[in-house]
Amino acid sequence: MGALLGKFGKALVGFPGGDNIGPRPIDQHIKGFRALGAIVEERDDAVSIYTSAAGLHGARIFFDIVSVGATINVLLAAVKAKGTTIIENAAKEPEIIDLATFLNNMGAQIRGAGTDIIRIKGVSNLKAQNTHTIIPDRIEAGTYLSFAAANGEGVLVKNVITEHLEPFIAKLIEMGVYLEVNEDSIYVEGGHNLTPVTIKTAPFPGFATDLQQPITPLLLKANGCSRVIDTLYPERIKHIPELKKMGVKINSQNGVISINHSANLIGASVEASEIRAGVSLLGVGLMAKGTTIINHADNILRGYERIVDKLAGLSVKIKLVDEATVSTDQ
Ligand SMILES: CC(=O)N[C@H]1[C@@H](OP(=O)(O)OP(=O)(O)OC[C@H]2O[C@@H](n3ccc(=O)[nH]c3=O)[C@H](O)[C@@H]2O)O[C@H](CO)[C@@H](O)[C@@H]1O
Ligand SMILES: C=C(OP(=O)(O)O)C(=O)O
Repeated sequence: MGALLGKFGKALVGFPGGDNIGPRPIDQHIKGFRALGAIVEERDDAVSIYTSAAGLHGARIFFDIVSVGATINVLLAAVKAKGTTIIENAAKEPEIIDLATFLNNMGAQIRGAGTDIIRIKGVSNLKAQNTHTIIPDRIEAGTYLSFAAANGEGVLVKNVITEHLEPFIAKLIEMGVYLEVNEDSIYVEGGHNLTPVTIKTAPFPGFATDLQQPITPLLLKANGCSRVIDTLYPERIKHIPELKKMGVKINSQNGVISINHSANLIGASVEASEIRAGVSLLGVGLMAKGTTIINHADNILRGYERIVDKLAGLSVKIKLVDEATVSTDQ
């Protein structure tokens, strides 16, 4: 919405879809657009947003909640607004710094990205001037580290900005996983005698909500009960009923997911209802006896480029049955 508003002055956008991980309010996005002078009308299933003839103007915006989406949306609109915008209580995720770098290379004037106060001096034009290489996907890297620590025999995950994974690496170390953290890669060995841990998700630099499901296969190996509290998306638990079909001892009660040591896992036919739930099923499928069939695997494939090839390269018996089904056979 922010990009369309900044570029065209108007947009009609269907209510945010994205993965079904519980309620995904956009009140902070709308508050930000309104502060910049946009008119926002909520319809039944869409948001209509437009500017008056005067266009967007700079504003001081304090977000009540730290939101990645709202920070990015307002940033995209404010780069072309008249005057200066100050975002307070901004999200600090590495992807926000990357976006600011990309926009600044096109002539935007953004300062403070990566801190909780971002200042944006509006410019009239943005022009592509340089090639921009986007940062490596820290969630993808964390997922492979979890799978490798749970089940691997020494795996090197390359192209990692290790600083972006600090809270995740800290948990692996707390569990007793052996890791070698290099400048831009991490070597991990399959873990034994692992300690259970408690994980609480939080905005960066906290433990990412997107990694609480992918770390589940590893938590099954710990000697005892681990706990996960997803403070950002407490209803992000669609993996639980599917994992139970595979023999995983996992439950959720009062916002706390309990994951017990689970051995004797068995392959099953399961549903990937969203990306990270789906990938956690895949991780457990690698540890389960027999065949696991993952339906709706397109939910996984949209965010894990060539995952089937990458795992097959590690001697995993895995195949894409059709564009929405993956099977693994151990
Ligand atoms: C801080 C954080 O970990 N953000 C994650 C979040 O970003 P995403 O942008 O989806 O979520 P936000 O960072 O915006 O949301 C953080 C929290 O704020 C709430 N909220 C958000 C916007 C709003 O207008 N009102 C409101 O109440 C959300 O319900 C949530 O509890 O999910 C993405 C997809 O899984 C991840 O890639 C992001 O890393
Ligand atoms: C929930 C996710 O993505 P989206 O915000 O696109 O739904 C995710 O990447 O884990």
